[in-house]
Amino acid sequence: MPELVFFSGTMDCGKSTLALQIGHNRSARGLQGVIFTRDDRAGEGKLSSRLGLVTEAVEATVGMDLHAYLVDQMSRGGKVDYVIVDEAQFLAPQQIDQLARVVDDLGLDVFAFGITTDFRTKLFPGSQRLIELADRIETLQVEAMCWCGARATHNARTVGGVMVVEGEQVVVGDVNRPAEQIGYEVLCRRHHRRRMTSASAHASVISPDVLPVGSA
Ligand SMILES: Nc1ncnc2c1ncn2[C@@H]1O[C@H](COP(=O)(O)OP(=O)(O)O)[C@@H](O)[C@H]1O
Ligand SMILES: Cc1cn([C@H]2C[C@H](O)[C@@H](COP(=O)(O)O)O2)c(=O)[nH]c1=O
Repeated sequence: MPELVFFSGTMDCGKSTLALQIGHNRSARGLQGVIFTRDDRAGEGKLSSRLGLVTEAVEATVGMDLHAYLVDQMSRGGKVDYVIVDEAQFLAPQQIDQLARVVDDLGLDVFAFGITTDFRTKLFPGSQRLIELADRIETLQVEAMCWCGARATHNARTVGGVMVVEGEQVVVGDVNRPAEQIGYEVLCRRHHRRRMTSASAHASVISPDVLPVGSA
C-alpha cells in the first residue's frame, strides 16, 4: 500500500541526508521521483544536506497545488513513482492534504521530512497536518544532542548569541552560525525551558542546575 510517511526530528538530525538516500536508492533501481522542497538554505529549487550533497528539486511555492502539479506531470507522460518533500514544515496544511490525495488517488508513496516544532516549541502548521494525516511517523535514529549530552528534542533560535522565544515563525537559517547572526541550536527540553544554550551555560556560574547530564 502506498503511504504518507513523516520523518520528523530536530534541525541537524539528518533528515535531508535520509531524503537524498531514499531518492538515490530508488533511482538506482530505475524509479523516478519528484522532489519538492521549500526554502532550503542552499537556495530555491535545491535539497541540500550538511554532508555536502545537494540535488535539484521543485520549489513548493505558496499556493502551489502539489497534487495538480503531479497530475499534470503524469498526464504529459512523465513517469512518477514516488514523491519526496523536504522542509515539509513550511508547507501549508492544504498542501499536506494534497499530498495525502497523491497517496490515496495517485497511488504514490510520499516521504515527507521536517521539523515538528519551531523555536517557541509550537507545531508548524504543516507538521501539525502531517501528524494528523500521516500513515506513519518516523523519528530519525541519529540523535542530535544537546550541549549537556542528552538527546536534543527542541530547536532554539538565537539572535546575537542570545536565545529568543519571540519572533517570526519562519526565518531560514542554520546551526553553528556566528553569534552576531540569527542562528539555531538544538537543545533538550530541560535546557530549552531554561533558555540555556551552550554559550550561556558556559558563561554561567557552574551550579547543579547546569551541570551536564550524569555529572552531578
Ligand atoms: N563533517 C561531518 N561528518 C559527519 N557527519 C556530519 C558532518 N557534518 C554533518 N554531519 C551529519 O549530518 C547531520 C545533518 O544532516 P542534514 O541532513 O543536513 O540534517 P537535517 O536535514 O535534519 O537538518 C548531522 O546530524 C550529522 O550527523
Ligand atoms: C526552529 C526553526 C527553524 N526554522 C528554519 C531554519 C532552517 O532553515 C529550517 C530547518 O532546516 P533543517 O534542514 O531541519 O535544519 O527551518 C524556522 O524557520 N523557524 C524555526 O522556528
